[in-house]
Amino acid sequence: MMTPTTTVPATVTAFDLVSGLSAQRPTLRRRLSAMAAMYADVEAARAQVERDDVLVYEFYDMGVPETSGDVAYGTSITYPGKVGDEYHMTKGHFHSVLDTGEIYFCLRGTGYMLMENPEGDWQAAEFGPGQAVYVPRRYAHRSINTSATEPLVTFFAFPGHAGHDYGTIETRGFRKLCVERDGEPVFVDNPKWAG
Ligand SMILES: O=P(O)(O)OC[C@H]1O[C@H](O)[C@H](O)[C@@H](O)[C@@H]1O
Ligand SMILES: [Fe+2]
Repeated sequence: MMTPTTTVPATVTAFDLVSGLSAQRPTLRRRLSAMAAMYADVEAARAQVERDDVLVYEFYDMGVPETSGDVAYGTSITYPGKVGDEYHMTKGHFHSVLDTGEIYFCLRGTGYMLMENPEGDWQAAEFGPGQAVYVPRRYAHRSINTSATEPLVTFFAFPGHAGHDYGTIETRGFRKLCVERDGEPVFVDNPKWAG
């Protein structure tokens, strides 16, 4: 690294391009027990937890100041698997400051970014290696891994002051579920959606 000439040093972190992980920091890890009730087949989720409380995903909080002038970033890795016929996914969240977007860049794997605004308008963008997805402001977002074998590895960036609102999604869920039908991912109505 060049000899520093400023009082605020840059932060340099090495992420592995295959695993999405960094040896320099711990990840935040979400096992199935942390979100069993968010899956459509809660019984299947709870039975899986009893057998093996699998690691569904992990991601980084790089500790960036939560100001509008800073940019939070990191990688998020969603591991392959299903609960019943529903693919592994992140909890999903709105930003506390609703009018903030987020950028995701897919390094590896296949899946979708499911998005939904407070009015219940939804859209899904497909993830593939090299694919960047822009999550517009006001849209809750959830990463979904549709591979049977490969992790879904993404790099994300969002305004430092955005914050995370999990409550709305924990309460009403997303309008659509991503499930496997005849070996293929499809989006179906969520019968529990309280839109
Ligand atoms: O927050 P979740 O919905 O559990 O998803 C996990 C993480 O996914 C993305 O990487 C976001 O940028 C993170 O801020 C978020 O915490
Ligand atoms: Fe976000």
